[in-house]
Amino acid sequence: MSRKASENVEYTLRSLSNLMGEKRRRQPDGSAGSSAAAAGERSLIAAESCSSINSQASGGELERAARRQFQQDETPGFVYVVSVFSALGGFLFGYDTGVVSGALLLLKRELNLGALWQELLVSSTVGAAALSALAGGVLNGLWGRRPCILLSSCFFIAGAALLAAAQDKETLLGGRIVVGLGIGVASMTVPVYIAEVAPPHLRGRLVTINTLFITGGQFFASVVDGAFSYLAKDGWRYMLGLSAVPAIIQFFGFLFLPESPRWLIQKGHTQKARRILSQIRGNQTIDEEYDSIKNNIEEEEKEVGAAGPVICRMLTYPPTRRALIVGCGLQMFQQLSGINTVMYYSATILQMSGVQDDSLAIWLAAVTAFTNFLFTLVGVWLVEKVGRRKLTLGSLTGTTVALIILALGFLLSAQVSPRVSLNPTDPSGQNSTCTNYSYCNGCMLDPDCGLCYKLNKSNVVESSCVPVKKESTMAAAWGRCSNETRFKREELFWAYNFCPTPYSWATLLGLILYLVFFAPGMGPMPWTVNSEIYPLWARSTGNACSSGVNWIFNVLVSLTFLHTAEYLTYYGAFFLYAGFAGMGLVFIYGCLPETKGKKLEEIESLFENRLCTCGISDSDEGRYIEYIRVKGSNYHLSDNDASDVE
Ligand SMILES: O[C@H]1[C@H](O)[C@@H](O)[C@H](O)[C@@H](O)[C@H]1O
Repeated sequence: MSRKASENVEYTLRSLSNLMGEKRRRQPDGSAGSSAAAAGERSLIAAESCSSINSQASGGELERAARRQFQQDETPGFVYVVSVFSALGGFLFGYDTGVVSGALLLLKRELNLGALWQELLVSSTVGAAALSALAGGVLNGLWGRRPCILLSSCFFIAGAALLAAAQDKETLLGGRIVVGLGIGVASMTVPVYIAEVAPPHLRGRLVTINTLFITGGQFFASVVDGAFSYLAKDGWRYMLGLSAVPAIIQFFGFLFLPESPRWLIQKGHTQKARRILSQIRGNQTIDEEYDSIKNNIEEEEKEVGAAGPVICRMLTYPPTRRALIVGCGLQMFQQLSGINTVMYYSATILQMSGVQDDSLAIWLAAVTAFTNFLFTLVGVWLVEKVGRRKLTLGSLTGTTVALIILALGFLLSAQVSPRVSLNPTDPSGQNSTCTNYSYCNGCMLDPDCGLCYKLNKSNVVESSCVPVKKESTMAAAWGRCSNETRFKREELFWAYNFCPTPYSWATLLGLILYLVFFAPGMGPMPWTVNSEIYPLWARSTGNACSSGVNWIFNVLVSLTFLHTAEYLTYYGAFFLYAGFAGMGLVFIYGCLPETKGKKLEEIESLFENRLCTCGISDSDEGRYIEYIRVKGSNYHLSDNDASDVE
């Protein structure tokens, strides 16, 4: 049966500067005869317009009306349902990475965990995420996006159950590894899936929602940590087990949600893909989109061939090699700008700003997480307005300045670091390095020591640098500050990892500015851009590699923070992150093209030029060409589509 699509006159307006690019690209090699391009050309009236023409009254009115009509048609609710259910993977990623700091406070007391076990419980998850993100590329290619999302929810459920029921630290470690496997697969699959089901004009916003869910998960985790921190016995079971709830919702939701139509077309399940595409697009005609995806896949296969491992093909084909460098570079600079030292050590940074009380510090850390969440929301709003490139550049510029302010805050604090005035001797007669320090700054940077002091108005008096307790950093190993209740009664203070300082406002200002600038751009854009810059055949592998890079640098930066601070001091560490952020700025200015509004199939052409020439073409951004499609009936089932008629 030959089916002809509706003959109705339809108007669809699209920004097609990119399509022009595609046409221009295909002409020289004579392959312009691809049916989509040809059909597109037949049925399109091109109207080249610059902003000056746009402003003409009547044209402007017509255009606005058509655009309104188009946008209404274009956004069926189903796409939002699909995106939100997938973004639960992002929520779990944020929740499970965020919740552990609060759980550890309780766990280390109840299970008597030393520093090594605490580090293992934190970094095993991130390490497992790095491995499973890399493996996720193969699974995504073989099984598709939907089974991978289902698999990740299974990992989350199993991990949460193991953690909540754990009787010993080994089971806890097992649970954290299982959860990490889920995080890795989810972190690389969800952005790809959302990008593949979203219409181009909403893609950036919908993928960014995933990062909004990540930061939402981190915020929710910090609230849960705060709430259960009062439940000294078994509070951690609730903290770690609660993540099973969104995971179960996601699992059952995804049993009813569809596979990515792009993946289905690639695997030859064209009928099913067509059905799902029209379900996702609601009342839209899907012929053009379907043809364009299908032709693109065929062309890609012709150009790149299908032999050999995908990663080798990606590296030998210049456009995908460049895209991979940009994608991995973005993820690397995201982590090198120090987001997770700010997230994981916010309580310490806040304590440095003068917050003495522990539970206040936990709640203030929740405020930090909320700021991250709130400003990611700003990113969701801005991404389709200003575009990926400007948003990332603006965000990283602000982040660099904020890091410099943070570093200056620490530097000023170090300059006025209080003197150590008392030198008590260890009752057990053991030698400790702590008593060698003459200023609080040195004492604070030594992970084995803390400062015990009194305050006279705001001046530090009667201070001594003494070893910290092995089991808990809340008190000294011996001396005046060794018993928490006693030293609080005697109006003594114990400072571990920080020094009392009058410049706390500078660190606090730096911290807030950091999140305000980082969250809308550098937080979500690496994920969003990666989900769209690779052609379909390379998308899973490209995202697996870039997510793997993100997780590897996450471990590197967060695990080395305390050591970096020990060798370079706190201000040195933050100047170092500012330096990395500055390098990232140069990289992004030169190498990140604008992908806003383009169809996934058109983005490959952005990487055809030499790498890192984007800065030069910035001035072209204001110009665009629009085609108005007047008649759209170009589909015949004869397009070899009967491959999977069911
Ligand atoms: O995009 C996210 C987000 O910014 C999170 O707050 C951070 O913890 C993650 O590492 C990052 O990948």
